[in-house]
Amino acid sequence: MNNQLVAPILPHNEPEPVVSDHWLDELADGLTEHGWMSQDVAVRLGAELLAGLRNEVHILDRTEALRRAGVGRGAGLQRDRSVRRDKIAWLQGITPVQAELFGFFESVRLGLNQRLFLGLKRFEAHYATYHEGDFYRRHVDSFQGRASRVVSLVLYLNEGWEEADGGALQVYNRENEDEVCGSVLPEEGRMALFMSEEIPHEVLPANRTRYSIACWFRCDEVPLPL
Ligand SMILES: O=C(O)CCC(=O)C(=O)O
Ligand SMILES: [Fe+2]
Repeated sequence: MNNQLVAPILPHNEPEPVVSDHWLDELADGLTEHGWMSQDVAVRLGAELLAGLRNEVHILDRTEALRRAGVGRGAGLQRDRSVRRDKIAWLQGITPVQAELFGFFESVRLGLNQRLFLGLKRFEAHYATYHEGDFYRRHVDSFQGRASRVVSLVLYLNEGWEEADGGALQVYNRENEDEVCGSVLPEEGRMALFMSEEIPHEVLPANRTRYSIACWFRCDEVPLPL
């Protein structure tokens, strides 16, 4: 056998691992320096997984399995349509695509803990749909001092999203919440990552149905109110 033909194939044709140390370093640096970042992770996650997730949320949407989202939890839960209008369904991690995605979330959790010592104990994730005209006004994902939700990750599932489709995630300056410091279009395979307590953000009204998965890394062992 000719070794020269075999050897070069290995490093170059290997698919990039879904989660590499280098990539986790990038996430940790982004969170440390700016408190937030966005990234395209379509290649990392793979077209098949994204298509599978998109298919699930489309089915949930069609069958009306999604419920109107609220603000707060437990006795404090409010379904105030002037604040948010999305509909959600929690992921259980049971279907093959959800199990694969949970593997990815778990790698991110461990990677961030190793680098930032955040003490992230677990994560929770839901599908969300924003129909035409739906929005989520400026908010933070966790109240200061409660430290239940520590890091937020949103993964988008919309092919061919354009500026005119609206629905951008608008990110505000953590020091001055009236200053916009970034805007993320919810294109398929794009991910936004931010510190839950620190970064005010908003979903602008969508002009077509907008699908996503929102995941929160939490530092409590058991679900407590936000
Ligand atoms: O979908 C997004 O871009 C953000 C959603 C959000 O802010 C939330 O669910 O708390
Ligand atoms: Fe949020």
